[in-house]
Amino acid sequence: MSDRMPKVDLSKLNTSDREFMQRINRENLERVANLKRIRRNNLITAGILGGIVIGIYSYTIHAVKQETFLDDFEEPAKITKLKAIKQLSQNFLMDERITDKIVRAAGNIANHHVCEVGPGPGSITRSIIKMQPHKLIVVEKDPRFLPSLELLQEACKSYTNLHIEIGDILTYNMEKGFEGAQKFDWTYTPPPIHLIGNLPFSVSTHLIIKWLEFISQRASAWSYGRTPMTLTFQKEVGERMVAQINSKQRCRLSVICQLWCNVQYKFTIPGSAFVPKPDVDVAVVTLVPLKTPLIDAPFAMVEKVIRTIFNTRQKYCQRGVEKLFPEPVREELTQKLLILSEINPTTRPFQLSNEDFVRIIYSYKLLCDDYPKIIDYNYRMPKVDRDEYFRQFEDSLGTC
Ligand SMILES: C[S@@+](CC[C@H](N)C(=O)[O-])C[C@H]1O[C@@H](n2cnc3c(N)ncnc32)[C@H](O)[C@@H]1O
Repeated sequence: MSDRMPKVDLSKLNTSDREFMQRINRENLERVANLKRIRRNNLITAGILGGIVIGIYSYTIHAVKQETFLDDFEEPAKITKLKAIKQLSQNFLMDERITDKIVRAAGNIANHHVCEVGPGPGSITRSIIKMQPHKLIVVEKDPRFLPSLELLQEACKSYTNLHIEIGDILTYNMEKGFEGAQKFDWTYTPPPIHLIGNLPFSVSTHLIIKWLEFISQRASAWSYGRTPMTLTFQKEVGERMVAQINSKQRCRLSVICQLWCNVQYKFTIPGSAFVPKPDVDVAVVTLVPLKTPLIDAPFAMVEKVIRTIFNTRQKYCQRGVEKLFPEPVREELTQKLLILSEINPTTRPFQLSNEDFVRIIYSYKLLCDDYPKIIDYNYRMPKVDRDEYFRQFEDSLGTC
């Protein structure tokens, strides 16, 4: 039996049946056309949806590639396996929110030249890189961190030139490192250069004194202008750096920092944020060299006078001033200095303002012009040197 429909002979149908069949036929043709239109629309919708899916997929792959450097650095397991070296004050910050906050304290460093002291495995380095500086020099004494730093160097090479220096920050030549950076006049805004570092406790005070001396000479990183710094110190050291007159923390470091810089205590990082945890909390401090330093005198002289006077912190300042002069002229020159600088001899060192110290130092400088040998006097010099010093001093008095 055939499965085809029997052909209908319309001529054999009566008029009403024929009309009915023709109507059915017409409606069938319309339904087919309708179905074709729906199928075409469905194909277009499927095409658009497919395009969107492929777009999202491609974008995801692109975004993941962009984040490669973050993945590259996900190496905490390796880092914590490295044993921290105590002599290098290795206390690492692992919390990205804290490292980001330190870098934010530095302000806008995009397109700047930046030097980071002691990057270790690179957690602050990573926060710096996110700000896309033009050049980043990292100076690290411990070569074990080279592989992690090289990973960062590779990951950021399209926008930041990361230069790795395995060496000691105390001897690193920053002037050379920043070669090519724009030099700004001292009285202008700070140059696009910044020094950042979670400093090793073992060198932090020594380093800041050395850098203040460079600032006074407008040398090293400060040959480019008033290069700012964002650095960490032991909390108590940070508090001393910003301590004002009459405060418990006021000391030699407070005066010496404030004579050349605007010093700001930004925030405290609890010791518990570091691995391994140190016994102390940590201060984040910013220093911006002053347009007009409070003093214009050789750094060594300034440092010596302030140190000698603060040596007897709780006693009257007269006791400290006396120690600046050798015995034969001690009493006479102490009186002269206090009169010249208009200082009450019973003031205690922590009660002296920065301006008081400036007057004391200028008076001392005047006395050194009259008695050139007193600049070499050190009340703590060993006995052998002392005898020789006094012999020469007596000789020099004859020529004064
Ligand atoms: C307190 S850790 C900070 C590490 C890292 N920046 C962080 O915050 O996790 C100090 C780093 O300075 C390095 N360091 C110590 N003395 C140094 C020196 N004289 N010059 C350069 N780096 C030094 C240490 O090896 C260590 O990596």
